[in-house]
Amino acid sequence: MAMHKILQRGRPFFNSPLKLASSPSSASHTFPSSGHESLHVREITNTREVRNEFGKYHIKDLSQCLNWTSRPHYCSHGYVVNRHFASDHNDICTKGFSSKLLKTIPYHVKIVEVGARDGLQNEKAIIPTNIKVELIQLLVSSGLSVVEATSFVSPKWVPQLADAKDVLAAIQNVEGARFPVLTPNIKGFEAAVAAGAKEVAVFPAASESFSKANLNCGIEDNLARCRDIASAAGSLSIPVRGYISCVVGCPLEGSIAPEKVAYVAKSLYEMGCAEISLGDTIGVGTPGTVVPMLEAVLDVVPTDMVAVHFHDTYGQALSNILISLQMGISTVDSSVAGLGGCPYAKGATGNVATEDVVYMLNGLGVKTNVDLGRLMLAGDFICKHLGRASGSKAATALSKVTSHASKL
Ligand SMILES: CC(C)(COP(=O)([O-])OP(=O)([O-])OC[C@H]1O[C@@H](n2cnc3c(N)ncnc32)[C@H](O)[C@@H]1OP(=O)([O-])[O-])[C@@H](O)C(=O)NCCC(=O)NCCSC(=O)C[C@@](C)(O)CC(=O)[O-]
Repeated sequence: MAMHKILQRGRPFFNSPLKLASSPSSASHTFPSSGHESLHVREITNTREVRNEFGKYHIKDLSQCLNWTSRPHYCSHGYVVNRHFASDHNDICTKGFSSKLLKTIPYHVKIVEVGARDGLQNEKAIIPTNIKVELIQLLVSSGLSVVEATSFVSPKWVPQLADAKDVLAAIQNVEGARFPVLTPNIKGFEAAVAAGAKEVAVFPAASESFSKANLNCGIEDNLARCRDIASAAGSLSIPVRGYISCVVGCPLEGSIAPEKVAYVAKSLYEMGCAEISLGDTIGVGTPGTVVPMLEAVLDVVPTDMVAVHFHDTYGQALSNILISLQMGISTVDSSVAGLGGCPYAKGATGNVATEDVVYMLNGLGVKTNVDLGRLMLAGDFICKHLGRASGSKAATALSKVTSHASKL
């Protein structure tokens, strides 16, 4: 589909003003505003929300999580200028999204958190099961509704995830999110189902060489495995996500033609995958290569079934996500603290950090239902365990603000 057609598509619901949630017990105050907006602060149980008609800010939650004293200030436009909420400033700027460049951006974006799988599969050290489980719980408590939990792959190839069964058993009672797992073949699928998986993902590549390196078989043979899984999953009403690796570049073959990606995407669509995630496995894509690839895929797969999965090796992930949103895509994969890489793609750094994605989406006024402060707690938890700094720029900046808060 041509880019201009995509840009002409409507953006349902976006222009409807957000309704203030009504709660009889909630106290509502209007803060003085020197601009044309009025801001409402409401106490709802433990959460204090500051809202204007375009968005909301969970002040108390965030400040509690980060040990901040909440001191919102209002600038001449009447919005919060407290540094802690910097990403929300743009809610005002995107008012109604009358700009051609922004109006095709979806009103709500689903984030698929892949840190516990894509992130931890690439760690040198084996992370203890209880740490993985706690990470997953923290991620869920931040509001993430899809948290990829692990992979049922060969422990010889990916020993980091050899405890897949135990991880899944430990999160059986965690509510509030879905926990898909990767399954490369029927053996993995059967093990996943026996362990309680309710959603699975297959993961062909668009590159023949990468497919052989990653899965020990070529694209066609692997698609046949995927079909077996899709068919078995269909009979159990288990949704299947289809990942495609190397959608713009391959560590072994270089550039990958958009038609190759579209071919694999169409195959996944036809075998019944519920969602197709396009992975820039080594993070080489730029909007210049991502747009033609997406155009080719969106010609054969409905937009609402497509997700994007960017690694940030060359620092291009957020720009690639933004252009994908502008093309109507509303599902984005990311990894807390930017954990990740790929054991079969040397030099690939982590996935785009979930905190950075949430920060950008907050700034665009796009709903995610993810609480950035709680998400940062999850990032902090796993980074402390790994003994290294977060790969998220937003989390790093916000943490510095916190540690200097007394001097502000
Ligand atoms: C694909 C296979 C399984 C084929 O593995 P294989 O070596 O071709 O299979 P095999 O049939 O020859 O089996 C070898 C051994 O593995 C066992 N085996 C076979 N299957 C399983 C299984 N499901 N679970 C557990 N064990 C399994 C099998 O039983 C056998 O054990 P042995 O007899 O030697 O003791 C193997 O190559 C493998 O596990 N590869 C790992 C692939 C992987 O996890 N890659 C990383 C994820 S992909 C990714 O990160 C990209 C993505 C999705 O994030 C998108 C992006 O970033 O762009």
